[in-house]
Amino acid sequence: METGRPHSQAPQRETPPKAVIRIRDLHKRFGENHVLRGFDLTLYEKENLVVMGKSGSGKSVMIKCLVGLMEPDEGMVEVLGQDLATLDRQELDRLRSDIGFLFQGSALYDSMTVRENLEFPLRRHREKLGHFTDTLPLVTEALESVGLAHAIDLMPEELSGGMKRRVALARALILKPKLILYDEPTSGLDPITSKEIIGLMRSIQGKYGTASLIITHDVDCARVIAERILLLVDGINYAEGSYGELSQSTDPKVEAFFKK
Ligand SMILES: Nc1ncnc2c1ncn2[C@@H]1O[C@H](COP(=O)(O)OP(=O)(O)OP(=O)(O)O)[C@@H](O)[C@H]1O
Repeated sequence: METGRPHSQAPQRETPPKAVIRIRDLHKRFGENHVLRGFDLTLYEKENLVVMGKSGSGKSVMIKCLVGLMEPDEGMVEVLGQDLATLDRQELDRLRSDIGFLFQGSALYDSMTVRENLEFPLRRHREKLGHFTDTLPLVTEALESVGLAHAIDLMPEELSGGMKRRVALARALILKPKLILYDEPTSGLDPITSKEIIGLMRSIQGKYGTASLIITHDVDCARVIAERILLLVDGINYAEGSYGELSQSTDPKVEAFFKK
């Protein structure tokens, strides 16, 4: 484990893995509130990286900077090899089609069926479909990946919280993204349903080889899914390591995350 200002470390592999996300020296202030103070992060291909931080520590601000919804005051953000600061709106939109999002609370459109919810990103990023005009096989494949093919014609109100989260997960992966961003993927779910969602996140990584950046307060989720955990404290990447390394730390700021 490293604390203070560690350099990002690649997991042990034979060939050096490619970075999917590189954030360097990221700063973001809101008036006097200096939220990010030189934050660094690297996510490698096919890796599951968990970012943990106290409420208000700047995790959502970091994600917004990462997808171009917020402009950093300083620093570099590179996603899938592209420096966000150099992209125009169209290029940014194209880049977003390679990113799956699973945000808090599932965020399904209530007036649309499950099928229509899944077709939404397909219509928005039509260019990714190529000659494919029939969306049904893609919708069916995505729903099968989360075990919900039978729910294709249901409305969101007919789904349980866990089912809604699965549909949101299917929607996140329908464009076969290279990267999925998860913001609190298990929030509001009971422990058993949380476990199911975490299991699906793992199987999706195995099936599609997707890299995942996961923001969570859920220590159990981090333990099961993370190859590496990064702790955001006081605006910087304060510590990073495996669950085993960090959970045994005697640094009080690190210990605070793992106390039950
Ligand atoms: N648009 C904004 N304008 C002003 N302040 C903001 C804005 N967005 C975020 N902040 C501030 O930035 C800080 C970090 O917010 P952020 O939402 O990133 O926290 P978080 O780590 O995601 O918290 P949580 O775990 O509760 O979701 C907070 O102090 C928040 O008030």
